[in-house]
Amino acid sequence: MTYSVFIDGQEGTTGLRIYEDLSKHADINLLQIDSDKRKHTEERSKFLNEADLVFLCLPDAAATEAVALIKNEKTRIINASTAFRTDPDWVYGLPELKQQREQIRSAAKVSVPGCHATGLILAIRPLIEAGIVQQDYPVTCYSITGYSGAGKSGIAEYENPAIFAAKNLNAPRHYALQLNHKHLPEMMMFAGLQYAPLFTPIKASFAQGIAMSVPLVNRMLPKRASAKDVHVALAAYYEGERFVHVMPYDSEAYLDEGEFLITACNHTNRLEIFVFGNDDQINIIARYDNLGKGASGAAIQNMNLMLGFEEGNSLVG
Ligand SMILES: NC(=O)C1=CN([C@@H]2O[C@H](COP(=O)(O)OP(=O)(O)OC[C@H]3O[C@@H](n4cnc5c(N)ncnc54)[C@H](OP(=O)(O)O)[C@@H]3O)[C@@H](O)[C@H]2O)C=CC1
Ligand SMILES: CC(=O)N[C@@H](CCC(=O)OP(=O)(O)O)C(=O)O
Repeated sequence: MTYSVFIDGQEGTTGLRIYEDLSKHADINLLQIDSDKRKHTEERSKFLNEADLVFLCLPDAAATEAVALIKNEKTRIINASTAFRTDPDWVYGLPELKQQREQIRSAAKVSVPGCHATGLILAIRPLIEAGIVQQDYPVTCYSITGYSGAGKSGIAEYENPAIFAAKNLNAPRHYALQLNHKHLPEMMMFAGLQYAPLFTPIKASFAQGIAMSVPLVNRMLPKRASAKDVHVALAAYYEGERFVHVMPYDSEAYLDEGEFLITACNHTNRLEIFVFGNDDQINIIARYDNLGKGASGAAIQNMNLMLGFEEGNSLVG
């Protein structure tokens, strides 16, 4: 069976990667909008309603508009933007969470998780389900991310030598310091947390790759679980998963001369979870590609589930 697929926002950062992957797919007929008409509402509407499945790789406002333009029951939607991620009419596209995969298979509307939210939720949700972390635990986390997460305009700044020099973009930069990052609502909802995590991302001068660190303190946990207990619980939760891998406990072997290489999962849909620790402290780190499992790879994984294809994709690396 061949499916017609339209990517609204095909010339953007996430859209382009989805396009590259799907153009090799024998069972996908990619519908092509003329580049100069890609923002024409009427033209987009035609493609949005013709397709069996659409990817919305757009800013929130344009994604909301696209959803409103779809007037038929046939077109299924995968939305990469932040809009609708916590909307109860939409399915959250993180198949590795229990029960989520089945919901995605039959969903009409799926939201692709935010890149930072993906790492935090995958690190914490299994621990809450296992009673290792309490729902009101004061979670703090930070991620170090490549600049491509900021989309075309952000990339253009980092890749323009004059702007790069003028803005000192060689130095990493904290952002969302008002503690209001747009992923907090989905982090709370899908990790199962009562309070928003204290989250400050850091953007650095490499293109892609992300590492989300989530520290926990053993004496603050209800059962005083150790780092090893945390590792066992995470490994059990993700056993058999194709893309989420819990790496051996406290393994020096995965470090690069004792240091952590954020970009090691780039150009794949792979997400690796590490647990480091001592008697009192636990550090969970999720490492992945913000454009892979953090965006385009995750979007294609969801499409594969929705259309009944094999779950993997060429971003598997
Ligand atoms: N980059 C990332 O790591 C991630 C991004 N996302 C989310 O995915 C969405 C897309 O992000 P990203 O690809 O980075 O963004 P980009 O800015 O790189 O791309 C957005 C694309 O949408 C196009 N566009 C803007 N407005 C309209 C409109 N009204 N009609 C049609 N096309 C329009 C832009 O056109 P033009 O080419 O003219 O600029 C551009 O090609 C965003 O909501 C983002 O938050 C999600 C996860 C990760
Ligand atoms: C470096 C950078 O700016 N990253 C973006 C996240 C990209 C992403 O995944 O967010 P959405 O899917 O919600 O757009 C940010 O932190 O806002």
